[in-house]
Amino acid sequence: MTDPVQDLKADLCVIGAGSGGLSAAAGAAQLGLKVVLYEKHEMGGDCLNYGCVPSKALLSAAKAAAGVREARKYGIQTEDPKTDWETVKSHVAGAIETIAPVDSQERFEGLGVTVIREAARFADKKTIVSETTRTQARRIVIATGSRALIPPIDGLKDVPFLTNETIFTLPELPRHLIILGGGPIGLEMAQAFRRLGSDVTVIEMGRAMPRADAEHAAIAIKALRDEGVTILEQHKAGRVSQESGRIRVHTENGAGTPVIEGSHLLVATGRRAVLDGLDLEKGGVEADHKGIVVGNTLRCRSNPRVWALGDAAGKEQFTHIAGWHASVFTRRAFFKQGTKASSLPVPAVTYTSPEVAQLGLTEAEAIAKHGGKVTTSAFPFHENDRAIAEGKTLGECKLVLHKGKLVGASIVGEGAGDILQLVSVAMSNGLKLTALTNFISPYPTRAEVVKRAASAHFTPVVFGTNSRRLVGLLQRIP
Ligand SMILES: Cc1cc2nc3c(=O)[nH]c(=O)nc-3n(C[C@H](O)[C@H](O)[C@H](O)COP(=O)(O)OP(=O)(O)OC[C@H]3O[C@@H](n4cnc5c(N)ncnc54)[C@H](O)[C@@H]3O)c2cc1C
Ligand SMILES: NC(=O)c1ccc[n+]([C@@H]2O[C@H](COP(=O)([O-])OP(=O)(O)OC[C@H]3O[C@@H](n4cnc5c(N)ncnc54)[C@H](O)[C@@H]3O)[C@@H](O)[C@H]2O)c1
Repeated sequence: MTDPVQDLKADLCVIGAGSGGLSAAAGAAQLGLKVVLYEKHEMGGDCLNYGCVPSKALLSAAKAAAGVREARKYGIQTEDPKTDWETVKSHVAGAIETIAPVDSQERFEGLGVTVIREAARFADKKTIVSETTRTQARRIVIATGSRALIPPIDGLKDVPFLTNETIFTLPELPRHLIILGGGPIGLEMAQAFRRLGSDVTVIEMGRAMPRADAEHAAIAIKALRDEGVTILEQHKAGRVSQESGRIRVHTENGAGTPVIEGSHLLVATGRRAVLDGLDLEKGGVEADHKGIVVGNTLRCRSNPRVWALGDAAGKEQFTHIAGWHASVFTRRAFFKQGTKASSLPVPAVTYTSPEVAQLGLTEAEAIAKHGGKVTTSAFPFHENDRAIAEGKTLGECKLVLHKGKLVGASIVGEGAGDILQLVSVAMSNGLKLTALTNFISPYPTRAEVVKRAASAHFTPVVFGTNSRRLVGLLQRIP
């Protein structure tokens, strides 16, 4: 009998073809290194198939419906929008299909990567095996992502709950969607389904949008409530049951035990790193409840051959962070640079309307870290001419400063995520606050709020007593 296992040797073996794994594999292959990439499910991972892309596609359909409802405010007469769920799903599937070639097996094979569509696991500290292969690698990247964390709520396992893996292909539009969790997944889906015509109730045991600036989160949550989303904060889901096809969530809110009844239930209570079946102990790789234990270098101390990227690395869980991790890995492993995962401030955007965008520290985090020397400089959208012209004036840009140095920014409002990039460039490159004032901002743009917020910090000095005195003196010069 011949051995069916194919023996491979690689400079880099990557487990997981999601945002992190694909970026690491593409980088190494383009540097002329031999790369073997394992993927047990869909190329593109969560972001393409069950995460960012379908959620943003669904939100865009929902925004179209909201636009129709809003049209009357501009003098455009319309009927109430009606949702054709099958067409909405086709739009979502179409977005995935359009992007899929970029993440495809064919593209990566074209780059010279050996792609194995099987589950991978450690055989020893330098060997990864799958059903038909055995790869000995100089370096191993674990980029296996995360999946929905299902909390141990009594009765939950006995009801047909949804997660991000099933919500985008639902056979029918829910009549009443109950959502457990008021984080980005819960709130993006809440607004999307509400705008498409479902009743929606969000059950959140703490504060909704807990990681956002508190004032900005409150603005967004009010906007969602105004659109008809019921958001129950400080409500902990304690038990779930199903009666006559209806799902009931029994909650505790300190004062009582309200029961919420709906047709569908989405669980969006956080994520857990996917590490099962990897045989980490054979690879000498340490993991905890957050993911693979790696510091800021992303390199495993217990087996320095191994690195962890993206959601599996137990840090922030975003596609742009998975991509950044791949960049940190490439710089450290192949160019011997000292870049760390924490070298740049992390942006986070929740794509509700209004968007809620955060970079670096929130005001509260900055005060907790730096104490009294923290100041903020803000500018509201209702004083921005473009926002006024468009009739969309909700929101604010707030810059967070420590001794006059930028340490964070929070923006809530239409286009907040795009506007935030301006601050991101400044902060990431260590620019002074004056860099955000010393450029010509095209008029009228929403991003002008950044320049105005930065300028507001200097207003008391620029137009203060000393300046006036100086200008008075300078007037004597002919
Ligand atoms: C609904 C939703 C919306 C989101 N929206 C955004 C957003 O707007 N912006 C944003 O930045 N982030 C968003 N995220 C987060 C983003 O999707 C993740 O942070 C990102 O996908 C992480 O990339 P990754 O490479 O770490 O993991 P993944 O993309 O999950 O890829 C991991 C891959 O590893 C494979 N794998 C696992 N184990 C094995 C094994 N043993 N062998 C072989 N293959 C294996 C998996 O099948 C998977 O394909 C969203 C997430 C969700 C759920
Ligand atoms: N726009 C984006 O960038 C985007 C969108 C979606 C997801 N993501 C990523 O995916 C991650 C996961 O998102 P998420 O929203 O699932 O998780 P999350 O951890 O951000 O939020 C989960 C929420 O569920 C609440 N919760 C937990 N158990 C509960 C219970 N029993 N009853 C009531 N509430 C409960 C928590 O208090 C928390 O606020 C995000 O942190 C983010 O990194 C990003």
